[in-house]
Amino acid sequence: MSQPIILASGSSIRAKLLQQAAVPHSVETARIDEEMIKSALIAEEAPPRDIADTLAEMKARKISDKHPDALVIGCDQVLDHRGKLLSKPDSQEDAIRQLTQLRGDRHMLLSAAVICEGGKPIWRHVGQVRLRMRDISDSYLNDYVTRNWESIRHAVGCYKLEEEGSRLFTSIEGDYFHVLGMPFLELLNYLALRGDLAT
Ligand SMILES: Nc1nc2c(ncn2[C@@H]2O[C@H](COP(=O)(O)OP(=O)(O)OP(=O)(O)O)[C@@H](O)[C@H]2O)c(=O)[nH]1
Repeated sequence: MSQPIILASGSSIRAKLLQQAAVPHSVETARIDEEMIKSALIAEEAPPRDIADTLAEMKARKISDKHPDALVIGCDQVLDHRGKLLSKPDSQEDAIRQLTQLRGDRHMLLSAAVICEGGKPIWRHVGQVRLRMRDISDSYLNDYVTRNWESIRHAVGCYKLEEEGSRLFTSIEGDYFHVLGMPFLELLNYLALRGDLAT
């Protein structure tokens, strides 16, 4: 019997990816003060990938301390737009403001995952994907946010690529799963190598 797997994330798409890949797991959201930690790391001029990695590890550790025998997966995703980190939108106005900044330009998503066992990290990966957003019109941008607000409010870039968000982009350089929010194939490869997943 392989070890139990716990996803320490409240992200519905991360749970859905595991569930659709028939990876048995439970979910236990790690409550940490992400904005406070992110602000402290930004003040120390930590690079975006280190911020995502650190937050992912903190979430995994918190749950792993409670369930030392399980494999606990912590994740975090950071949006880097010309060195400025964007967070999930607070309001529709915030989403419009963010998308106005991103349109007609490139940005990067950094998707980190860390696995902890016995409260210690045993695996980590940060995926990086570069996206180029179309120079969408004000009217489409406003309509897009109004139509999709209940969905995109939970996404760091104010878009969901697997939904209408695909219309926002002219190109994506990198792994689709890294956009959705986790280095999923890298994670599956690790679990398979350990013998935790049949292949
Ligand atoms: N479905 C979907 N979600 C996206 C997309 N882009 C970003 N996200 C989500 O944006 C969220 C980024 O915020 P995080 O802080 O990493 O994760 P969270 O949703 O707050 O959940 P925790 O792991 O509990 O912190 C994640 O849930 C990502 O899955 C996308 O294209 N599609």
